[in-house]
Amino acid sequence: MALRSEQDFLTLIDRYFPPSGSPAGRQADLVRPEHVLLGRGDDCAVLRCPGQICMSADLFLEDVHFRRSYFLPEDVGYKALAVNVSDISAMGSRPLGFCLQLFGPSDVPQDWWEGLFAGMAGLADSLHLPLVGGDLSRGPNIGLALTVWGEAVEDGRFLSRQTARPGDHLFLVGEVGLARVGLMALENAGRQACRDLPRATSAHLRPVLHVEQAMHLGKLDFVRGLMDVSDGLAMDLPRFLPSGLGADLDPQAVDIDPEVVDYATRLSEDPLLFALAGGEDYALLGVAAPEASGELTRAVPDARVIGRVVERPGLFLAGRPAQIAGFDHFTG
Ligand SMILES: Nc1ncnc2c1ncn2[C@@H]1O[C@H](COP(=O)(O)OP(=O)(O)OP(=O)(O)O)[C@@H](O)[C@H]1O
Ligand SMILES: Cc1ncc(C[n+]2csc(CCOP(=O)(O)O)c2C)c(N)n1
Ligand SMILES: [Mg+2]
Repeated sequence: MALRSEQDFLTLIDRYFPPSGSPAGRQADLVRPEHVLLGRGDDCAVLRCPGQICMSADLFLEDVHFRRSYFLPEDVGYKALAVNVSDISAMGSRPLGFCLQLFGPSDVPQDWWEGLFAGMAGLADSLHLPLVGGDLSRGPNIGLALTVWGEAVEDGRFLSRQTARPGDHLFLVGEVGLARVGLMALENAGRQACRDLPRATSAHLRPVLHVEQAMHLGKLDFVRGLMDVSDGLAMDLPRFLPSGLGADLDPQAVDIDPEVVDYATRLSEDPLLFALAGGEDYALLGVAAPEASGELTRAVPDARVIGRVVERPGLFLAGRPAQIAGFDHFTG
C-alpha cells in the first residue's frame, strides 16, 4: 500500500528518527546533545554550532545514482546518507547532523519507504547523527537530496584540497575500482551479481565509510589535505592537486581487489587503469609531508602511500604519463 499523505510520511519518518523528548529519544541522546536546540516540526531547526562547521550537499537520484531493480530500499537509504557523510570525512571532520529532502511518485509502497528509512536510520544511529529537518514532494521518480554538516576534530582544522607540495606523499584509505565493477555487474545481471561478486556489489550498494580514520587524520599536522574519491581517482586527482602539480603513482602500491583484476581481465582491460577510472569509491585520498609517512601509517594503519606529488601536471604511473577518463554527469 502507498502512503496517502504528507502526514503519513512524516509519521513514518518520526518512527525511524524519533524526535527529541520521545521515549525512544535517539535524537536527544547524541554525542553532542546541546547541538540541536529545536529539531524537526517547526519552520526551521535551531542548532548550536561550534565556531566553524563544514557543510556539504549531495543528490542521490533514481536511474542516475541507483536503480530500484537492484538496490534494496535499505541500500538506497544507507548509500544516500553514506555519500554525504563521506564528504564530511573528506575534510577530516566529525559529522554532526543532516537534513533530508526527498521526492517520489505517489504509488511507491509504504514498505519500500520503510526500508529506505530503516537503512538510513541504521547508519545515522551508528554515527549518532540527528535528522533535524527536510522537505517532501511528489516527483516523477525517487530522489533524495541531503545536507550534512560536521565539526573539526581540532579547532578550526579542516583538511582541504589544493594543499599539496612537490615531493609530498599521496595516500589512500579504502579501495578503488571495486564499486565500478559492482555497478557494471549489477547493471548487467541485477542482484544475481551479488552472488558472483560479493565484494564489488557490496562496494557499490553499501560503500564502506572511513569516519574514524578521517577524524584521526584531521588531528595529524603532517597531513596537509584530504578529499573523497567519488568520480574515479584519475578524475579526482587533478581536482585535489594545485594547478601545475601532478601525481606519480607506484603501480605496485595501489591495492587492486582480485574481483577487479578478474573482471577487468575478462574485459581485456588493464586492472590498474580500470580501477583508477572507477567512480563511487568513496576512498579518502590524502597528502602528507614525505618525512612523516612512517608516522602516518602507524597512526592510521589503513592509510597506504600510493605515490608522490610531482612538479609536472598530469597523472604518471611509475614516471610514464597516463590518460584515464573518470565519471562526469554530462559527458555520458
Ligand atoms: N548547484 C551548485 N551550486 C553551488 N555550488 C555547487 C553546486 N554544485 C556543486 N557545487 C560546488 O562545487 C564543488 C564541487 O562539487 P561536487 O559535487 O563535484 O563535489 P565533490 O565532492 O567533488 O563530488 P561529490 O558530489 O561526489 O561529493 C563543491 O564545492 C560544491 O559545493
Ligand atoms: C544507474 C547508474 N548509472 C551510472 C552510475 C554511475 N555514477 C553515477 S554518479 C557517479 C559519480 C558520483 O556521483 P556524484 O558526482 O553525483 O556525487 C557515478 C560513477 C550509477 N551509480 N548508477
Ligand atoms: Mg567529495
